[in-house]
Amino acid sequence: MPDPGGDVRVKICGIVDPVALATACEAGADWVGFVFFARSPRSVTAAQVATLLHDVGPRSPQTVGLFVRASDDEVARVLDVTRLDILQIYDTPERAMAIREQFRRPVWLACGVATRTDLPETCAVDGLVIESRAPVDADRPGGNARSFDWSLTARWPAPAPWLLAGGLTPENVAAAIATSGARAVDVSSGVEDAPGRKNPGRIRNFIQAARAIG
Ligand SMILES: O=C(O)c1ccccc1N[C@@H]1O[C@H](COP(=O)(O)O)[C@@H](O)[C@H]1O
Repeated sequence: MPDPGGDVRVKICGIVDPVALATACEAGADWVGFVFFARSPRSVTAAQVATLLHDVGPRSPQTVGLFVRASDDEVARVLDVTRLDILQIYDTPERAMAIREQFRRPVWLACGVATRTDLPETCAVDGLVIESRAPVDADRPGGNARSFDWSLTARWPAPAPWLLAGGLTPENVAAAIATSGARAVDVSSGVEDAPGRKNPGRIRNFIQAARAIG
C-alpha cells in the first residue's frame, strides 16, 4: 500500500457525488472510498456507486468500500453490482479475515486508537486504517472528524501497511504526516463543507498538502 520511498498516498473517502469523484481523480488521489453504512451521512448504495464509476477512466484511483459489521450477504449484494478493489472493514480481526477469504479481495481493518496499547501488534489482513477511537455513543465508528495523538504511531513497529485517518484536514495533514510517520492518509470530514457535502477545493488542497511533504 504505502510506498516508503515515494509520495505519501492519499485516500479521499465518503464520495457521494460526481464532482467530488472527478476532483479526487484529477487531483491524483490513490484511492476513493464509498461508505456502505446506512447510518452515515455519506451512505451510498451499490447502484449509486456503479453509476458514479461508470464514466471514470482507466487510470482512476482504486476503489475502497467501507462496511460496518456487515453480513456476507450485504457485502455480496454490493460486489454483485459494483467494482470495488479493496474492502475496509469495521469489525473484529477474525471477521475481517473471514471476509478476505470469502470475497478474495484485499481487506483493510479499521482500528480505533486512543492510547498506544490500541495499536495492533499483528495483522492478518492487507492493511490497517489507524484512526481515532469513536466515542461509545457515536452513531458511527469513523468519519467523526476526530484526531488522536499522532505521536503514538511514530515509533510503532507497524505489522502491515497502514493509513492514518481521523480528523485530518488540508491545514493539519502535513503536521500529521511529520508527527505520525504515516506514508498514507485518509480523509472524509476534513474535505467537506458539511457532513456528506464534499468541497472540491478542499479535496485539491488536501492532496497537494499531503504530497508537498514528500
Ligand atoms: O465517513 C463515515 O461516515 C464513516 C462511517 C462509518 C465508518 C467510517 C466512516 N468514515 C471513515 O472514518 C475515517 C475518518 O474520517 P474523518 O476524516 O475523520 O471524517 C475515514 O476512513 C472515513 O472514511
